[in-house]
Amino acid sequence: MEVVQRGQLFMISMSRKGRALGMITFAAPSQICFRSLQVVLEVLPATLRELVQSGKDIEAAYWELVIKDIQDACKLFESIYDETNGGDGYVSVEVSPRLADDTQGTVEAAKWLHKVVNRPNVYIKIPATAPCVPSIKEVISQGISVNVTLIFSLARYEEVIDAYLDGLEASGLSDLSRVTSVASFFVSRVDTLIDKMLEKIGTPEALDLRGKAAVAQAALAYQLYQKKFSGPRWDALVKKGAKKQRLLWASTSVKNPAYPDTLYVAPLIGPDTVSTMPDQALQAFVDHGAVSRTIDLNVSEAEGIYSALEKLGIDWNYVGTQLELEGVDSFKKSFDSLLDTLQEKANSLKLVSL
Ligand SMILES: O=C(CO)[C@@H](O)[C@H](O)[C@H](O)[C@H](O)COP(=O)(O)O
Repeated sequence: MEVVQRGQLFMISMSRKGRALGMITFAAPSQICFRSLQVVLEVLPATLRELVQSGKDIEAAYWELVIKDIQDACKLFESIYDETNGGDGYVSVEVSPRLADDTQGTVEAAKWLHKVVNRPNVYIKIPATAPCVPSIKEVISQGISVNVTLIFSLARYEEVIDAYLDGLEASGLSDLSRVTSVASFFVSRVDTLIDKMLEKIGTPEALDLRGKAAVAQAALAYQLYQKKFSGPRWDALVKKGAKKQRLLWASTSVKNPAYPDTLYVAPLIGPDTVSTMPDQALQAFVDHGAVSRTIDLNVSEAEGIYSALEKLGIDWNYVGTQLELEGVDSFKKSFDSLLDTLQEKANSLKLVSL
C-alpha cells in the first residue's frame, strides 16, 4: 500500500497480492479543471483570447482547455500506467453533466472525448444515472475505458457491473486487457442523508445507527464486487484478458466533525479498491491511518446494520435516488459555474461574448 501525491491528485491502492502500487487519479471537471483553469486564467489569458477570437464559444473553448489539461495529466501518469501494465495511472475526464439523462448524447460525447484526448490512460467519466447505464455498456463495447461515477446504491451498482460485463461481451475485441473501468461508489453522502432521517425518527436505536450506514453499504458493495467478478461468466471474459472493474471510493471526506476523520477510508481498504481523497482526508490518513485489509473484516455487522436500517423504515432505493439527483445537480452547478467564470474572464478581456 502506498500513498502517492502528485500536485493535487492522490490515491491509495492495494493490489491483489497486497503489493504497493502506484497511483490512479480522478477529479471532477470542477476540481481538476478549475485548478488548472485558474492557472490558465492567471498566466495565459492569451490562450483564452485566442480561442474565443478564433470563433469558439465558451463551451468549445472550455473543452479545448480541458482536453489539453487532461492530455498533460495523462502524460504525467503514463509511466505508472506502463509500469503497472495498464493497472493504474489513469486520468478521468467527464462528459458534460448536462447529458446525465441523455443515453445517446452520452455515448457520442464519450466517443468524441476518447478520440480527441487520444491517450491510452484516459478514463471517460460517465454518471451511473438510469439513462446512462446503457451508455456505459455501449461505450465499453467500443473499447473505451470508463470511470462510472455517482453510484449511491447497491441496486444501481449491480446494474453498473452488468453494463461493464455486457459491454465486454459485446465487444468484438479479441484482447480485452486494455478496456478497463472503475465504479465510483460515493460514501460520506450516504451518512449525511441517512443521519438526518435517523434524527427525524429519533429513537435510541435510530440515533445509535448514525454514522454507520455509509461504511456498511460500501462493505456490502465489495461483497457484490467479489460475487460478480467470479464464476463461469467472468472466467470466460478473463480468458480474453478482461480486467475487473475496480471499486473506487469517492466522497471520502468526513462531513460531520464528530466522526473520526478517517471514517470513510480506514474501514474500506482491500484488494483492487481505490480510495480517492481530498487533501484533508489524505493528511489525516497519512498522519494516523493504519494500512491493513479491513474491507471484509465485519461483513455480518454490515449486513446487520443494513437490515436494521431497513426495519426502521430507511428505504435504500429512495436514498440512492435522492443522492443521485443531488449529485447530478451539483455536478451541473459546478460545470455551469466554471463556464460562467470563463465567460466573465473572456468578457473582462474584452473578447467576443456569446
Ligand atoms: O466523481 C468522483 C469519482 O468518480 C469523485 O472523485 C468526486 O470527484 C469526489 O469524490 C466527490 O465529488 C466529492 O464528494 P463530496 O466530498 O463532495 O461528497
